[in-house]
Amino acid sequence: MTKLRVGTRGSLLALTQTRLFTSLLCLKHPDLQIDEVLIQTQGDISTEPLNQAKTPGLFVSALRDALLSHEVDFIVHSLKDLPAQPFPGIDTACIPLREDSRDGFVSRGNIPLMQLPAGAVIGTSSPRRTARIRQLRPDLTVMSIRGNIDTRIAKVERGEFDATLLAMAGLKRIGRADVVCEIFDNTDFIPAAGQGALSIECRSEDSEIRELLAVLNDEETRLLVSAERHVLVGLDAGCATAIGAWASLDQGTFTLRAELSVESTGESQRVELSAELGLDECLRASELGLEIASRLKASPIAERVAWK
Ligand SMILES: NCc1[nH]cc(CCC(=O)O)c1CC(=O)O
Repeated sequence: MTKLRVGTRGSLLALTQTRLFTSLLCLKHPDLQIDEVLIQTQGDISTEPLNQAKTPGLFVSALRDALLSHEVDFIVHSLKDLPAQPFPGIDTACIPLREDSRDGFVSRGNIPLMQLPAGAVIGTSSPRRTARIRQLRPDLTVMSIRGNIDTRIAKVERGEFDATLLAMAGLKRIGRADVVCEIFDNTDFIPAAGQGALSIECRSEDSEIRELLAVLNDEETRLLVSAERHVLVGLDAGCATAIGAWASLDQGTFTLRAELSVESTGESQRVELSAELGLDECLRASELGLEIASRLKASPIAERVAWK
């Protein structure tokens, strides 16, 4: 019998996705026992708007501290909440199969985005979603919203906001996809890099634990999210940057699309690249991410974009 402790945030989404992962892992390793350790992060405590947060990885540091101090043996994150740079002493042991990476629209009365009356109030704290809303509906008001997914849905239902945008992955995992009235196409409303994917981390020195976790790694997901995240690496983008990146692999054709925006006006620049890629060409996919980043950096809007 092997015993491991998993570190997770205590939000409904964090707990649900951690349990989803650990139950799949236990199916692969029948003699494994996993204990859950709940860890509160700065992101759970602070009420400051997310894009003004001073430290990157607000939801991440406490989990990594617990890992490095041996309070837990591995940790489960939403990949899109992780800073794009690797962290010393910590390995990405596993990136499991990605959930739905699209954004969903939740509005009171189930009114689609393009049919909302002028002046309707959209709650989002994401610079990327804000920019895209400003582009599509400059006549709406965007206001910052905080809280877990369930809280945000409740705020729309109570009328504090007319609508909000949420990742389908989170909604599906907690069983609330029913509240969505419209799902945006990824090529139209480019999601955040890594949206819908999880990242499972362990200490770099624990190669046995890494191998045990790696049974649930999905090679295609890893390649796609590496490409998307290298757009962020190449731009040195922080949480204040309005940037979307989405990669797909369709019968050997890899396509990476990214959109960089000026949050306040919704002006944006899109870049798309395609290449024939095999599943083992993760490095090449990452290089294409860096290539997209350098093209975006050279675009005329780059000087008006918020980088940190
Ligand atoms: N930043 C919060 C966050 N981090 C991960 C998810 C959803 C799940 C995912 O994208 O994997 C969400 C909520 C949202 O954006 O709707």
